[in-house]
Amino acid sequence: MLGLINHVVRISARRDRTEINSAMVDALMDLFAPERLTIYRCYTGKRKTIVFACAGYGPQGQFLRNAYLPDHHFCQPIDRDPLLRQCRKELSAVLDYQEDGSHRIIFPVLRLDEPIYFIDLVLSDEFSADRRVTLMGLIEYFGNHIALLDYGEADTLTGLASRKTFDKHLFELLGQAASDELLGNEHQFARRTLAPDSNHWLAVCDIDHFKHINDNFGHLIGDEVLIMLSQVMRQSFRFDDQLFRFGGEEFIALLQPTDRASAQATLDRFRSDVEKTVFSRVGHVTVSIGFSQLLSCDTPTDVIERADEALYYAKRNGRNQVACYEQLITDGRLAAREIAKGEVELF
Ligand SMILES: Nc1nc2c(ncn2[C@@H]2O[C@H](COP(=O)(O)OP(=O)(O)OP(=O)(O)O)[C@@H](O)[C@H]2O)c(=O)[nH]1
Repeated sequence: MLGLINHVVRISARRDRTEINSAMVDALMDLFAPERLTIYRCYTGKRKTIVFACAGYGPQGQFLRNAYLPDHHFCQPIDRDPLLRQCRKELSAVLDYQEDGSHRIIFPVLRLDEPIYFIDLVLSDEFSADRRVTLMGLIEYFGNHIALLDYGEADTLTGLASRKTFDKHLFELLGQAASDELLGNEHQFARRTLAPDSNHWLAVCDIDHFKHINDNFGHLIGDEVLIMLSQVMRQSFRFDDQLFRFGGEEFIALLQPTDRASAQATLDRFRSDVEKTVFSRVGHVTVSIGFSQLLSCDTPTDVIERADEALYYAKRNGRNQVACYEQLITDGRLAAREIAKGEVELF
């Protein structure tokens, strides 16, 4: 009992998904000594559900990955694993006896009847009812703690990540961009089968003439538009792109590494998805988008300012369009900005 309480105290002290996963792996290893253990984050998409093995214990020992930046090497469609698929379908614990006498048991962690995590354990011996109840209690506690964390990090209106968490996520991405740079594009290419000129991108999306919507229909309907827009956003972007409500009618998307043309196509698809959506009382709404490449030397302000410049260009030139900062510079439609270190950015 004391062991369990100590682990619960350690989990409760963490305020970051990766750290919570780490403390949860320690607890499960210590209390239940599984042969194998995987904590999966689950991303339910429009077409398929993806699971990301973000922490656990396997033949190579304990492993821990950044829970906010799913690494494609360790992501897979849930359908590839029949027991995970069954757990997703039944939304309750599932059990499978293995040929070697061990058994595999998977518990879903649910939010509003959707799985957000799966805890997958292979255990060598039969589980007493007591231990099973302890395990289920610990997993329920884990789910509640994650829910509390998410509640603190989410924008209350739209449920997207809030402005508050943006800097932390951006610094993590900048760190990843810097390490990709250090290891070279060759590594990046091998790791994720990307085009050699792939980069992270930051896009600022702003609803066009939102003031008219508020003025003509009232703030409540304006809020409804913001909620619907966030839903379109979730459907339109990939599971591993990070989405934020930055404030007011401004949203930010941090795109996983891709080349400029693909980033432009992704953002154009979102712009077009918004244009096609009927926003209940308001009808059709459009967005303007500016985007820029994340540089490893950037501060959050640097990259936002570049994306903002592209956004204002899109606004000045007719709205309902996507503008790339680097492209505007190349085309001579914007002047290159001085960056913090006094160097002029070169493209
Ligand atoms: N309903 C609602 N309105 C908000 C919220 N936050 C900001 N706004 C409103 O969003 C409007 C933004 O207006 P502007 O910045 O003038 O821009 P715009 O009318 O969208 O025009 P362009 O961006 O130039 O296309 C203001 O009227 C704000 O009051 C919110 O949480 N809910």
